[in-house]
Amino acid sequence: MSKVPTTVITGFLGAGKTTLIRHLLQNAKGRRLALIINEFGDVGVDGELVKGCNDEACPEDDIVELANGCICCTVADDFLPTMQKLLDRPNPPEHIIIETSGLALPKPLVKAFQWPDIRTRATVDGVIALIDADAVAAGRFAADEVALAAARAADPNLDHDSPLEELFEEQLICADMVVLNKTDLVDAATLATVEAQVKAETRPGVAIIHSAQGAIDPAALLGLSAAAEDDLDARPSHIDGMEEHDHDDFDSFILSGGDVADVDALVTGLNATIAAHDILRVKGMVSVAGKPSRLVVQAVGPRIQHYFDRAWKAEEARRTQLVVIGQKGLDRAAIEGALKPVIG
Ligand SMILES: Nc1nc2c(ncn2[C@@H]2O[C@H](COP(=O)(O)OP(=O)(O)OP(=O)(O)O)[C@@H](O)[C@H]2O)c(=O)[nH]1
Repeated sequence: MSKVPTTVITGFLGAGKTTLIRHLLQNAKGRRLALIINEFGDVGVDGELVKGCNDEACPEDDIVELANGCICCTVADDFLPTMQKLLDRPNPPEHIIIETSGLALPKPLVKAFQWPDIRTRATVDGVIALIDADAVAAGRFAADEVALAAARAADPNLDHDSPLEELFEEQLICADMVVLNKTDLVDAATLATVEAQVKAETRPGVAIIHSAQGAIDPAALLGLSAAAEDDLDARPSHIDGMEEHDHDDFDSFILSGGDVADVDALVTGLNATIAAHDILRVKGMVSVAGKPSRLVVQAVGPRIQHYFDRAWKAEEARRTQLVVIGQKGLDRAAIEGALKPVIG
């Protein structure tokens, strides 16, 4: 029996994973895909954005959302049963795509493919790491030498640099292919610098390709035949040998509201609040007063995007829900206080 190839899409918060997957679905060319989507916050925003994207390639029933936590920490409870259910189907998918949360470590997930019941039926075709070229160029993943020296002085046993730098390294060292995304936001010289920085963190021979809006021919992404689960020793991780790990370097919460009266005021308020609190990611759906469609709001660091994606369905409760993610110590009360006047 041939194994179902599975592609793991990793990459930091907002690197463009969901955007790339939407492109993949829209260009599936008759392949039957299943998607497992994992999110850190407990509102399934990414699932909402891919549902209905291409029902022929991937109907809603073949999209499984694992929200509320990182897939690397819930492998036994959530991921394995989900895979088993997909593989037990009378007509299993031809290819499975897994979008990890932006904070997930890919290695524990790849390791799960060594589980006997999975190993005989599925294989990791490839781990694809997405990189936000603009965020790397802005220094978001670079070590903050001053902060690091202070942290090391307080804790001489500190085994890693900043949490962001650590994730950047973990996701790249595990990759079989790297996609340098958001090339539209940087010039050629900057891109070359970012590429050199990325290359220094990848294993020898790993291809680095460029993209804008994740627009890559699926033929380049799928079919790498890496069998990554057989090759784990070549993918070192700082948690090797550890039984458990957690993500307590990061905080997240949901901002809830009703109808937003003024979208411009919302964007202005978000801009100021993101800068004031160094928020990493905001995403969700907004109910705008008097509008039949829901507004998608996406913020990656200082860049905010918003657009109406589809009409609210009759059975849906119209409401505003935004997931906010930042490093540990996020001042929830202050952020809620600042945004309350604009989120209804
Ligand atoms: N300018 C630009 N924006 C992009 C590109 N790719 C994605 N984006 C935008 O970046 C934001 C985040 O994209 P997503 O695809 O949701 O990123 P993600 O990696 O799935 O995010 P998380 O699941 O929260 O980690 C959205 O506003 C996208 O429209 C790109 O190539 N260029």
